[in-house]
Amino acid sequence: MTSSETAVLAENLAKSYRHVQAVAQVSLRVAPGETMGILGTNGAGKTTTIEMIAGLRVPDRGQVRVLGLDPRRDRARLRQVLGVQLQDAYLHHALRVSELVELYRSFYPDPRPADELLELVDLTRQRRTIFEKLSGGQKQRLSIALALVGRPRVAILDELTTGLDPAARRRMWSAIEQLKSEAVTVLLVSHAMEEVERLCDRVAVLDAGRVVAVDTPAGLRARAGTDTLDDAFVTLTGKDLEEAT
Ligand SMILES: Nc1ncnc2c1ncn2[C@@H]1O[C@H](COP(=O)(O)OP(=O)(O)OP(=O)(O)O)[C@@H](O)[C@H]1O
Repeated sequence: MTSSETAVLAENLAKSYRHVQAVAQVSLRVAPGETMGILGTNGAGKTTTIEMIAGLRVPDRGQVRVLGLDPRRDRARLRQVLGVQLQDAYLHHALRVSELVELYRSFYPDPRPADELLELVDLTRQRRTIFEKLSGGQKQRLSIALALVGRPRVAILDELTTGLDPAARRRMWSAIEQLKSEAVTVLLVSHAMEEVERLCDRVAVLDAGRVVAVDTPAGLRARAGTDTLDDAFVTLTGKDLEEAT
């Protein structure tokens, strides 16, 4: 893959919090239009990795490029092309759903229509609800809608469907399938193997702050000599996914 064929490039990333080495050595290359899954046990460094890619955390070492942009130096340009599913803590808890959507729409020249976004994540009926009164799953769906407001070329989604009911999960999967059909590059942190099998072109398996394998779901199964991705994960990391979730 040459650099012009790379949508997301992370090279030799490392990050420590005081005495904890969250990310020891992570390198990734994601092609334009590719959906790359990031799998790993709890504490493997997934969130820290994507936060560095999104420019929300400064790496101790290594470099990141998203569509050729440096997340810190080119922050303003990156914001126009990158959509990040933010944690609750980053959102304004006292605003109504529709107000949050309008606020985020105001950041972009050609935002998706509010109705379309709310329909996409099935929050049309909650448009007048204040953020902090939403259920956990509704908050999560709203954070996904906000990541997609600006028609990003690259979307970073952290635990897309964790805690969602089966209908909401399927809805999110179709939303990602729609992004794939629009050639959006997606980085998807997940603990759900069915989701990874269905949506991801390739998967990076992280363990203890390092990438232990990057391959297609089928490639990981073949490499580990297992029938399921669950078993491949256990073989590659030596850890049970039950421990990981
Ligand atoms: N702000 C922080 N301050 C101190 N330590 C942190 C902080 N954020 C993460 N860590 C630690 O860094 C390590 C990696 O955390 P990270 O959240 O990146 O992992 P993860 O793979 O996303 O985990 P999970 O699946 O539990 O979300 C963990 O040991 C975690 O406790």
